Amino acid sequence: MVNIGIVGVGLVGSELLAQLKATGAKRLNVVGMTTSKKMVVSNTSYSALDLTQWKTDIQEQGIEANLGVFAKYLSDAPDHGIIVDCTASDAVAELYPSWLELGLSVVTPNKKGFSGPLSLYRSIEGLAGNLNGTGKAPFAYHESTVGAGLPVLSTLSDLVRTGDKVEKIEGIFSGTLSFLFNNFSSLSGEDKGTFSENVKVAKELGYTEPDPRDDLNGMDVARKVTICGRLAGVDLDLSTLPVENIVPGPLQTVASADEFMAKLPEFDDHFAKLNEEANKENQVLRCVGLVDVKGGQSGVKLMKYPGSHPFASLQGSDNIIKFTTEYFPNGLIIQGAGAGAAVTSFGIFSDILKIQGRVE
Ligand SMILES: NC(=O)C1=CN([C@@H]2O[C@H](COP(=O)(O)OP(=O)(O)OC[C@H]3O[C@@H](n4cnc5c(N)ncnc54)[C@H](OP(=O)(O)O)[C@@H]3O)[C@@H](O)[C@H]2O)C=CC1
Ligand SMILES: N[C@@H](CC=O)C(=O)O
Ligand code: NA
Repeated sequence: MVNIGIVGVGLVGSELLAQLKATGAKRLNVVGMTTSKKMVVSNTSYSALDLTQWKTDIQEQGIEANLGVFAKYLSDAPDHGIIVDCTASDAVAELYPSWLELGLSVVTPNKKGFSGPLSLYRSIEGLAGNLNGTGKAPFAYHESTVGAGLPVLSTLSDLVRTGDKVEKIEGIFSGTLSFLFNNFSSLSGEDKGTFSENVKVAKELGYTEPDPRDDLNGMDVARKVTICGRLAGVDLDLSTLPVENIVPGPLQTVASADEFMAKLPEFDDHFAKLNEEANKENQVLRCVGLVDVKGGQSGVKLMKYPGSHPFASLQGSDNIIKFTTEYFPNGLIIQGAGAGAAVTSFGIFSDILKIQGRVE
């Protein structure tokens, strides 16, 4: 038996609850869930919470949220506990070491703990059995932080652990930017809407970060590049990584996400012009991330590609990530939907099942 506590029941957290309920996953009990304000935990027997009416239960029976109490409740159980962080919060990510010290595993799509301060990453790495090589619980799995549920980090980790030498990891790491540029910048001549209209749709489809500025300013891709780099043995740091911010200057300083979305249409002409310039050269625009293990040129950049390039023919919110290694000199490519609640939760659910397989 494994107990699960979910921190953050927004888009991804609620989809995870729906997937757990729909599959009737055996011997996985959700025994707690919390928002930033209210939490519910089960009884002292750690019975599974009712997943049909959890929203009402949080609203009507929820007590004041307290992540210390929440973690202690899970760690006092006789069975292994996993905290699933489905927030985008730095403050929550900073708590992972304390949870791991309590013996709790962590599963998360939140990029902050693995791409933030190197000291935090090192501390998580030192405590988690899957990252420090001991193979012993507790674990910290974060597959959905890169390429959502696509098996990017598990593949990279396998390459590294089997002694392959990773030279380069490059690709389109953002579902939002993939969707935007696949629609907005193609050579087909088909009108699929303005830049700002596509950002709005990406947000409605659940591809963007809670604050879509984090996608457009390149930081979401930068975080994924940092996570992959660190796993491949390069100590990348967000503060020094070169990141191209495609947001026009006047929009970079607006106060809120709502104001940003409201003002974005004023800059449609700017993006249309960039696209026209690329199209004149028979090229399309794509935002690309690179981990350059050997050459030290890691970063995030808006690039132009001819129609024949694999990056130019992506569909929807697909990501494409290519590993160039000693074993795979011509590249090992992972491609598929890289954003959205369903595929992100799939990655989280798979990580939970991996831990269950190791502790039972
Ligand atoms: N959407 C996607 O395609 C992908 C998303 N991700 C990641 O998944 C994570 C979740 O994204 P998403 O579901 O879209 O975000 P949402 O904003 O929909 O949900 C996050 C939830 O976290 C809650 N929350 C914030 N702070 C705390 C806190 N301190 N304690 C408890 N709950 C808190 C918020 O609720 P409230 O403020 O009401 O408490 C909110 O409902 C993010 O880290 C994102 O980067 C990763 C891969 C793909
Ligand atoms: N906002 C992100 C979601 C997944 O990490 C993206 O668009 O890729
Ligand atoms: Na992934």
